[in-house]
Amino acid sequence: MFERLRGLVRPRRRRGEADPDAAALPELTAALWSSRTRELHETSMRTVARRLPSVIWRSARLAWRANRADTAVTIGCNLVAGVFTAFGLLATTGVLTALFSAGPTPDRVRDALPSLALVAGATALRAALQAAAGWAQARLDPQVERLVELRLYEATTAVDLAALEDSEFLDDLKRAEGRGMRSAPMVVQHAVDVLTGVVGLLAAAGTLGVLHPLLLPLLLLTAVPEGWASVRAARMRYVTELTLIGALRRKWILSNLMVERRHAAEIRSFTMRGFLLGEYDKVAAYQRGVELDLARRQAITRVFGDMMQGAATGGVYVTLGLMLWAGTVPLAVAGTAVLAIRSGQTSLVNLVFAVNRCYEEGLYFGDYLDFCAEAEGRVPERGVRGEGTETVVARLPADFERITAEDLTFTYPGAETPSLNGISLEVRRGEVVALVGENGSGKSTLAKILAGLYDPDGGEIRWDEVPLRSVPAEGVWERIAVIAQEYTHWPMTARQNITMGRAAGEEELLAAARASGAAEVVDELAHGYDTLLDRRFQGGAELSGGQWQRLAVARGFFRDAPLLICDEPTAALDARAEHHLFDRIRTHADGRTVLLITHRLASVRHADRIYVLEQGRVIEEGDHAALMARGGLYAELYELQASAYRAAEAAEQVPEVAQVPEAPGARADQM
Ligand SMILES: Nc1ncnc2c1ncn2[C@@H]1O[C@H](COP(=O)(O)OP(=O)(O)OP(=O)(O)O)[C@@H](O)[C@H]1O
Repeated sequence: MFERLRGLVRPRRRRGEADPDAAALPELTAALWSSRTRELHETSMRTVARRLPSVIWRSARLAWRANRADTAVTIGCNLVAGVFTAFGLLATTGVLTALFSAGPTPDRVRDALPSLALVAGATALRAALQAAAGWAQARLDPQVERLVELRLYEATTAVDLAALEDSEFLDDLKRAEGRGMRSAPMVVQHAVDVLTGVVGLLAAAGTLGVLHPLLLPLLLLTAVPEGWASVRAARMRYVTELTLIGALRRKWILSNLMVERRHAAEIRSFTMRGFLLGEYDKVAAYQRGVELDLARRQAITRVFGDMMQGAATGGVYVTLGLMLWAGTVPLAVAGTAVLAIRSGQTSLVNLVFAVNRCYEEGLYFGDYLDFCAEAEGRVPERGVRGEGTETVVARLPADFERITAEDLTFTYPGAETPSLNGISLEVRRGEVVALVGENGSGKSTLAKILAGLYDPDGGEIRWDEVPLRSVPAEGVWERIAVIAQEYTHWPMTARQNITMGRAAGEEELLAAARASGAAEVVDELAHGYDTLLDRRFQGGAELSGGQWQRLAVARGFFRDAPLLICDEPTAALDARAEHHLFDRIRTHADGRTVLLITHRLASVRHADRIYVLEQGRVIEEGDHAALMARGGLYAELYELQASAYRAAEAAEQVPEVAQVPEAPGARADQM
């Protein structure tokens, strides 16, 4: 494995060249969200400089939207602090001039006092301004975070479901939610650091320019080696990150396996502990080796940078000495120049570092912004074109007479074959209509389209005369209750699991719980409806699969919607609960119109109409008697289920059958 990983992490593969390990170990190939690391590694400093202004502009706009006052204080204080830095440096010349002049020492000190007071005042004011800027900047962080989180989640909870089936969209989401979102406060922070660095540098450069124009190049000379070393060390880190992508991914997968509750039982029963720990350790050892190597190379680079900087500083002092000797600058000016050069040096190194980081974070932040724009573009806009260019939005009728679907077609994004192939059906008010068919025939897909969760590619759904696509999505969902085949175990209280955040009276809650059988489950819980249903929290309870399903059914009953869609609502229920639920559905779930999907064909016998689906088409339609008489797929499936019971009973009752012969078909009728 160690050898494999070594082979896998080959950062210098040429563009377009296939990853030799991709086929063998797809889960270890570079994740899309880490592609920026490669980009960063390949970006030149010129490109960074060219793109930086737009990164800074975008971060400034973000900060401004997060909080105008804090942004203004951060920028304003930093700018004014720079002025005071320059002022303090220039005032230092006054101090040194006084101290280096001829005369008795007490007189020289007295003469230096006014300038000294100016230096002290400038330093104190600069410190106060920097503290205020730091405070405002720290305040900005959480506000920026909140803004970007909200924007992303507002978009992801509103996009059409098809977007969440799209693998490219999901990859973009992963990039935006992880690194992209984290980068937002950082890009603001580094943009401010860039500003601070520029201001500090300008202050030092301005001072040197005032003192003597020749001093300016000296500042650059001393700062270049350290800037070079820090950029080089940062690039080394990028390459290492790139090298470690596969290993980190593997480590992440293994650590998840070892800490998550749902894997715990299997790890124990298959005694996998040693194996998993061993695998983890191999990857961790590899990672440690790569990182230690990085630390060594970075240290060498820094030492080299420091040596060059030492030499450059020596050169500066020699130059200053020569200038003094030649009488080009007085001693006081040379002293101030040393201070200005040191201050400028620090600012320049900070600036180079901040530029690097700001650009890096800016790339990730760009991912976030691009994703949000894409997601916002995928929020479904419902409505039909009016006379002009305006969009007319309709409402579903409160008391519909019938819902019709005509010639519906639908293909999941990225799928090769359509899941619905021209389906038409009708549901009249108060009916129980059943969809049956073998696995993959399109029942759930059809139910989701009728529920307004996906838009069909072709065809139309109407509630009376109102086309569903002309009604805003929320308006559709309000009128439909769905008991889904796959439902969420919400880590909330039993009450919230039923009400789903809707305010309603206790009576409605209890009625829904009684109808679904959830009441019996809740009665057993320590705090009744206020019991938290998540064992990860203190006092939390866990339910069985069937108990969770009863809550999911209660959720559907609780919603006061005229159309109830039940997709396999009894898969996990025991026989009694199942019987009780179908009884309820048979009596039209308290007057509602019901669309029922189930494989228990005995339960659809009483449906007003049954549609039989095969490969996304309706192949049979009618009530139970008509479909049985037709002798098609429905009759075949029904007979298969009924005969399984008959055969089992016959096998068990052979001696009794001999004594009391049973009427043929009697058992099937009882189902
Ligand atoms: N999210 C999806 N992305 C791509 N294809 C899908 C998706 N969901 C379902 N399909 C495909 O659509 C077809 C119909 O699936 P659907 O879930 O509607 O069948 P079903 O009749 O409800 O099956 P079952 O009885 O097993 O629940 C299947 O071929 C399935 O592979």
